[in-house]
Amino acid sequence: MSVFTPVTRRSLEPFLARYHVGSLVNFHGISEGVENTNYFVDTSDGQFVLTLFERLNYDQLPYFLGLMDHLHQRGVPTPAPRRARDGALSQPLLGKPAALVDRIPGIGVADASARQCAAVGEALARLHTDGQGFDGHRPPDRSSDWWQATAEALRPQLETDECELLDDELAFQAGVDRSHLPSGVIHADLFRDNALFAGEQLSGLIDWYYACNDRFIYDLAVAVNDWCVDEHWAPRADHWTQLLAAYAAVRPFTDAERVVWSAELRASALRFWLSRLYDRCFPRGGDLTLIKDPTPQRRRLERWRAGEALPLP
Ligand SMILES: Nc1ncnc2c1ncn2[C@@H]1O[C@H](COP(=O)(O)OP(=O)(O)OP(=O)(O)O)[C@@H](O)[C@H]1O
Ligand SMILES: N[C@@H](CCO)C(=O)O
Repeated sequence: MSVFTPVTRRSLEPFLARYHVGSLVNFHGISEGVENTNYFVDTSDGQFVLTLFERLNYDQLPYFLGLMDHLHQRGVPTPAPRRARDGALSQPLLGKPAALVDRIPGIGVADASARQCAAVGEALARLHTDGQGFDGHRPPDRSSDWWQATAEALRPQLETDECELLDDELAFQAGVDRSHLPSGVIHADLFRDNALFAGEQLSGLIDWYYACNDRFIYDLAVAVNDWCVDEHWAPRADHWTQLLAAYAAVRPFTDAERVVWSAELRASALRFWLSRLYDRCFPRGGDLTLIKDPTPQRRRLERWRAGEALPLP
């Protein structure tokens, strides 16, 4: 469970009074998540999720919360962020920036069905197309510069075989031409725990705090890397095909995207392998914090390096 900043009733009540959400009934910390402190909050007017941003500052929030607002208004399944009485989408709480969004129904799916994959593919493509009208801009914070800096910090802590794999992959990635790829707003972290389903119905995409302007095909690779592999991290053909087909029905792929597809899958596995290694080697404090295992991302990377990825349709 990740509660880095414990919230008390005494601190929460004056915070909620700044919104039109009624009075506090109940609240409790949320067990999933590794980035921020999250609480479910029930009030006399509804059910909400409170997020205290542990690493983001006030200047960064308008992009994420404004984007959620933009997408929600266009029917892309996303929770609506609430505005405080002063019109702002965030307010301070316990010295951290915090936001209140509507709690959406449903649960994350550990074992997604092929139909659920199709729903995710369609929603991702709609994010990419409907996000075009959003006027915010944010560079990626997990780009190749971050890969290099993180690799440097990690090297003294890694085994020899890990260092060799890392260095070889970084060298490969440095040679990939990404200059002609369609780009715009992306989610950048669309794992299974960041989509909630009520049955086969996708109720919403959550956790927008890595969203940025970057390559659409990379965003798709992040999703496929998580949604469309089996327990040995090999491609699941039905999931893979359905997610990509549903995506392409909304936004067809370009030739340049087909060329880089396998490299983008590798980039995605590399990014999450690195961040999980980093969290393992340099854990953050917190009441109860969850550290995700880096090994499954390494295994995916090895599979994509071995040419086991399925092509784009
Ligand atoms: N709007 C929402 N409606 C319902 N449940 C939500 C909502 N937002 C978050 N949750 C719940 O809170 C959990 C943690 O949220 P989230 O994934 O955003 O955590 P995080 O620590 O901010 O991010 P990360 O997944 O990157 O670690 C989710 O798995 C989900 O169960
Ligand atoms: N989705 C990420 C955690 C948050 O970025 C992972 O599974 O490593």
